[in-house]
Amino acid sequence: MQLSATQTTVVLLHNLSQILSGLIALDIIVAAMNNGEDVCNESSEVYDLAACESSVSHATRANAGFQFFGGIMSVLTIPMVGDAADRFGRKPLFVLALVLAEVPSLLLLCVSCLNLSIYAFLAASIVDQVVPMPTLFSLWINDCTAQNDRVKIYARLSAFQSMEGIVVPLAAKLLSGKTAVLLLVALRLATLLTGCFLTESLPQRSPDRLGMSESWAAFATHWRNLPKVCAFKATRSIFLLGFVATGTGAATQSILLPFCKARFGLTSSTFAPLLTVETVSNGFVQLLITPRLARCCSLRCLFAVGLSVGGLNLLNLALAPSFRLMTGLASIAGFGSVGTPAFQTLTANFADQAGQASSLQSGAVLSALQGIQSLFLVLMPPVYQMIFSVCLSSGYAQAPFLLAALSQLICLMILLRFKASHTGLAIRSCAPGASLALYLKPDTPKQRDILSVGAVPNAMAALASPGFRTRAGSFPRPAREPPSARASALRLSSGSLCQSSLLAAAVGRRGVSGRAPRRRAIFQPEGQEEAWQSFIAVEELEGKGFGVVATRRLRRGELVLRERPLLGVPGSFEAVDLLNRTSLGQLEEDLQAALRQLSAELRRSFWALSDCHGDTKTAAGVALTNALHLGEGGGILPISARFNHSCVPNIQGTWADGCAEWRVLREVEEGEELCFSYVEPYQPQQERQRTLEQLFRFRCNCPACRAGESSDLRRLQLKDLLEALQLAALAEEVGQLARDLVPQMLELIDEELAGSPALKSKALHLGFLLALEAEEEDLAASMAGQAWQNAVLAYGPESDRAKMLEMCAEGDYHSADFEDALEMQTSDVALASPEALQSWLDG
Ligand SMILES: C[S@@+](CC[C@H](N)C(=O)[O-])C[C@H]1O[C@@H](n2cnc3c(N)ncnc32)[C@H](O)[C@@H]1O
Repeated sequence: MQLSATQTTVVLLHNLSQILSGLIALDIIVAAMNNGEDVCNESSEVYDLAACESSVSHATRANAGFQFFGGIMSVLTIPMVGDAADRFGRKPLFVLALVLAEVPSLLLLCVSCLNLSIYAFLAASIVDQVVPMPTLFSLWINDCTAQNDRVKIYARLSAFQSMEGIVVPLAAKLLSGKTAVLLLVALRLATLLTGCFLTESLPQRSPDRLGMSESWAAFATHWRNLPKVCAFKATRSIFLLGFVATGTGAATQSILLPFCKARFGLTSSTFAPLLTVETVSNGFVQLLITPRLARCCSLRCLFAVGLSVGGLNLLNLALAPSFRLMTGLASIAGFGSVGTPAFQTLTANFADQAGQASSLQSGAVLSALQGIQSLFLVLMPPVYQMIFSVCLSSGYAQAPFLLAALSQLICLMILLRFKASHTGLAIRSCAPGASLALYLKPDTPKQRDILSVGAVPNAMAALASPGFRTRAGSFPRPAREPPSARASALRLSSGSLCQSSLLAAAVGRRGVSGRAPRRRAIFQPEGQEEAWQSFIAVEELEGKGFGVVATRRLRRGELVLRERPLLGVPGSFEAVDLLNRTSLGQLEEDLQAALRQLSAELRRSFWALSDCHGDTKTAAGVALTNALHLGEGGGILPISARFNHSCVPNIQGTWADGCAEWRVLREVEEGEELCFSYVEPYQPQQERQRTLEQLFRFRCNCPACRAGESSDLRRLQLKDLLEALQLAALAEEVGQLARDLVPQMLELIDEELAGSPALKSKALHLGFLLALEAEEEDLAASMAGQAWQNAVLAYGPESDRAKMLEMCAEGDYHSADFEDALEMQTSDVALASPEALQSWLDG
């Protein structure tokens, strides 16, 4: 979707009036302070440099004071504005903002015509900030555009606004005083009228619209999102940089005219050429350069270009000996603006994704961020105006520009340091959904999908919640959409086994290209005869069909079965997102073709397996009931397929050298059944039962399912702790969080999941990554050591996972393969999502 013509017109008209207001207000105020005379105008008889400097300094100081209050107000109101816009729609808020923007213009008219005090105008400018227009624009753009288009759209808008920067100074040159103010009032009115024709952009309104009194109470609590958003490292690093950079830009622009007025004796009309050059350059860059750069560069790169050129331009403004040279060199200024759409996109995408993945709506998230941004955008100009006013009186008028250039340089250096060390790697690996790398390069489909897994804001809330560390306290659990098939697929492990119907992966691939079916998708692996088993037997069990039992007492970590698949399905799980396009009939056809290639004996083993999906056995039904997820594909393994499910599993499968290997997770008595978990363990009973019912047509009756609420509570705590750990890389005190949270998880795993070393190893692995992020090497080594011991039990000493963790425990995490290994190992065991499978089943 794109912005409509009315939306674009409103943005442009509003901007037109903003530029005009910025240009004429100072002249009107200085004149009002000197009985209507423009004492700064060199060609006028009343020219008086001392009076000019003193009134410019006075006006900027008074303006700074009012802006300061306005800034504080907007920080408080912006989150409520975002929330209100989520509840009542964007349009009512937009129209209100346009009405409020009319107030200061009318008062400026009164200052110029009726000699009203300039303080009335300055006070009225605060009203403008109560419902800030930039917040509403961003919401509008978020609603109407796709993430990948945003850099282009922001750039285009900025380019159009630049064109206005040419027209307005021209108008200011032709018109002055009262006529210019009248034009301003007319422009504001035109904006308001056009605004009334806007179409609502909010995709759907909240169904639970509250009554006014309740909703105001709810709004009042929404500014609490600010500290939540601030609690994260991403906000404090990348967003902070952006806020400082944009705030500095706004601040220097706000003192540019007074600076030129005091230094070169310019009026708004003689100052206009500088503005024109800057805006033409901005328009050219935003229209022609930014979209092209955005195609080949990351947002970080755009941001870095913006900071570098922005810094150089500030040096030009500070040091150019003449106004003419300053104007000439300002033609490079446009390149400084490529960072702006990049940062706007970054913020918008963050809000979008966080909004999708939590109970917070994107408006609330965006406005929380904009609340912080407004702190910089509105408070930095007054601060710079104060500095300028002091420096002007002491003869160092350039100082604020030099200070601004220095701050841009520091921001650039910090930005370039991101992603440098293994720190970035640790963030990316343990909290992919929230990683900085992701925000900085949000354009690759994989990263977008990882983010949509959605643990992010939930854990943010958990981290920010005061009861976070209390074991017994349960965290508020916002209702979330179940993860998409693709998102689930991305979480599938390349090193573990789980019950699944991922034969679909191969079939799904066919859908990608739309070409003829690929018959080779299902293959018979080499050496399929290999199977090794010890002290286990397949037996018929009451109410479960066949199952596998121990024929003697088994120790923790003991290997009981190694088996090759009878049929394998190669391919990447990324194809699973195409499940919707596949049909059960096609799968049946593919499987039948593959079965014809097998020996009669192997075919018999296949048909001996159960089919829980219908009275008549079909190849697809057998595959759906028994196929296991193996690395990047699926497979049918005749003995492994006999393992039944338990929510408190006592075996764990892993994939090694083309074989499934099964190890015992705790002491098992002779005759005890061996089961693994078909579902994600950290879900409450109801969700587990629903999945099992949908996919495997049975109800589980294991001890955890019988335990009821107490078990659910522990599993939800485990889930919250896991999400919080995945996000902890973005919080402060990363090491402390690892120290606090990992032992809590281990204790809960002992209580609830019979101390599963597989789950413990994963929790400790995350703890290791966080310790690494915190640069606490001893803690990292200890976590990696424990993770390794548990991985040896669950996956075997020769498994990739165990070997890699052993290396980490020895401090060897700088080796070349580390990044790959880490990414592979942190992905989790999971099923293809029930929704995806169901839609497949439904054909
Ligand atoms: C992969 S097979 C397991 C072996 C199967 N029992 C057999 O006879 O071949 C999956 C099927 O086993 C049954 N099953 C697995 N775990 C079960 C459990 N805990 N209780 C009851 N039935 C179970 C369900 O019918 C399920 O569809």
